[in-house]
Amino acid sequence: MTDPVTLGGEGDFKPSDFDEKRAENAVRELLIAVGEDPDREGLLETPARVTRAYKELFAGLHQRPEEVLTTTFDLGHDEMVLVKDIEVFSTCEHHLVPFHGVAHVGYIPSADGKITGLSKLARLVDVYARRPQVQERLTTQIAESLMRILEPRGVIVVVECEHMCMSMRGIRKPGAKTLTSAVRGQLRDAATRSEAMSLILR
Ligand SMILES: Nc1nc2c(ncn2[C@@H]2O[C@H](COP(=O)(O)OP(=O)(O)OP(=O)(O)O)[C@@H](O)[C@H]2O)c(=O)[nH]1
Ligand SMILES: [Zn+2]
Repeated sequence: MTDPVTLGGEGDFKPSDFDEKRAENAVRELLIAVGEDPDREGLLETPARVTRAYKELFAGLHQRPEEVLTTTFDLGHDEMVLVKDIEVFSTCEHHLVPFHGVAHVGYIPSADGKITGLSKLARLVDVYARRPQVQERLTTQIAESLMRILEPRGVIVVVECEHMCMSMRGIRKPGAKTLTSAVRGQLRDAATRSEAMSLILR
């Protein structure tokens, strides 16, 4: 069986629709399981609300990166483009609670000047963040899909997040940050990589 979750490739999205009825039933069951009464007034609309919220939080499962990462050509700029501090809200696939922080995404355009709009880099982050995730895969998928679609000379993606599953439960260490990076192509060269890291971390 192939792993349905590939790394930035064309197959890593789900063409199927979000099953609203099933989600509502599951939330109702969960409320009963934790000892609540889903028929009390305050909870009557909760299964439908949670379903709408999950539909939004997991919308990226049904999106392809190329839907948002449109490309154009500009021969005028052939050095690094870096968008810093892109806010990330994602959901930990182990506990289904949020992780939150920022992503920094940079690339060196291809020799023929294939570039994308700056906002498209942030949209790409959302496509992969709005799925059940682990931070390492989120980081890799952003980098790999950029490499595939923009064909740049290099890519750097750094993600810094706090995981609510480590803050509000379990080990309970609020404030701990996890940093992950994915570096491809010319950005792997020591000098270029350190220039990018100094821009990201300053
Ligand atoms: N590598 C990685 N681990 C994650 C991420 N999000 C959560 N985790 C970890 O996933 C692990 C799941 O561990 P388990 O032992 O299966 O689950 P658990 O008993 O709930 O673990 P605790 O969180 O330690 O209570 C935990 O160590 C989490 O901190 C992530 O994005 N990447
Ligand atoms: Zn977790």
